[in-house]
Amino acid sequence: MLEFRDLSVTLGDFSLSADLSVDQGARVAVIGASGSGKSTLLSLVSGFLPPDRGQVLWEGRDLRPLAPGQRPVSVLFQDQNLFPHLTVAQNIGLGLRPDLRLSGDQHRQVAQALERVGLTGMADRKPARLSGGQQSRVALARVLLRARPILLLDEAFSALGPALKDEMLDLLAQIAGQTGATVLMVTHDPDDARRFAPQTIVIENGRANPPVATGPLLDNPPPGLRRYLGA
Ligand SMILES: Nc1ncnc2c1ncn2[C@@H]1O[C@H](COP(=O)(O)OP(=O)(O)OP(=O)(O)O)[C@@H](O)[C@H]1O
Repeated sequence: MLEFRDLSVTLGDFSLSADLSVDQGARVAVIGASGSGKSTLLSLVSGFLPPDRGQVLWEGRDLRPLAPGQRPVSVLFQDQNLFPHLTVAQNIGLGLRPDLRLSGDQHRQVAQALERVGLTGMADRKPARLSGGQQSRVALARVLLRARPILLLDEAFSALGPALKDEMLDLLAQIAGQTGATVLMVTHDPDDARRFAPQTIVIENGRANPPVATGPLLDNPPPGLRRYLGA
């Protein structure tokens, strides 16, 4: 279980608080207006932002003493964090070893991950020679190999067209199912939440609310969320 226990952080004149938990293996959308604190919530988990008060716990363990790289967390951003000077295979291999000194077995794992995301034959390309969707697949293959138990997505697929985005969300759901990852996905698109996330955290008025079932929430949104969705 991922727990935000009596957590609060203040950034200038903005404050965010959270007191909630997310079940292990859950897929949860994080929605709220622009500037409501969605990225801030993820940063508290990834460790890029320390809380002023409270704790973030994973399986009962306080994550605060752990630096971002030591946390059981992978993060996907919109730019997919691909290194332009490295090949597709090397970008994926970073998920196994940051110094890329891979064993024979690890090279095979990279090849399997490439196959898994439908990029067989593209191992030696540089990211610039891939489409946006293919770049997303590389990022997902790396996540698959990292196999960290918590996966955070910050509008990772928002630059993709609707059909491609749906394809990526479905692939992500398969990969998360395979690794058993607990996923928090920031999105501005309620359709993404419906497609991918059985539960949703709404951030409003400086507070991240406990996850609720996505379908009923979006079918009958509370007034603040209704305004934001333009429904
Ligand atoms: N380092 C900082 N110092 C001061 N204020 C900050 C800092 N970082 C973020 N903020 C403020 O915190 C608030 C929440 O920002 P955050 O990026 O979490 O929002 P968001 O919901 O992810 O927004 P968006 O949907 O536009 O990406 C914003 O009002 C932002 O201006």
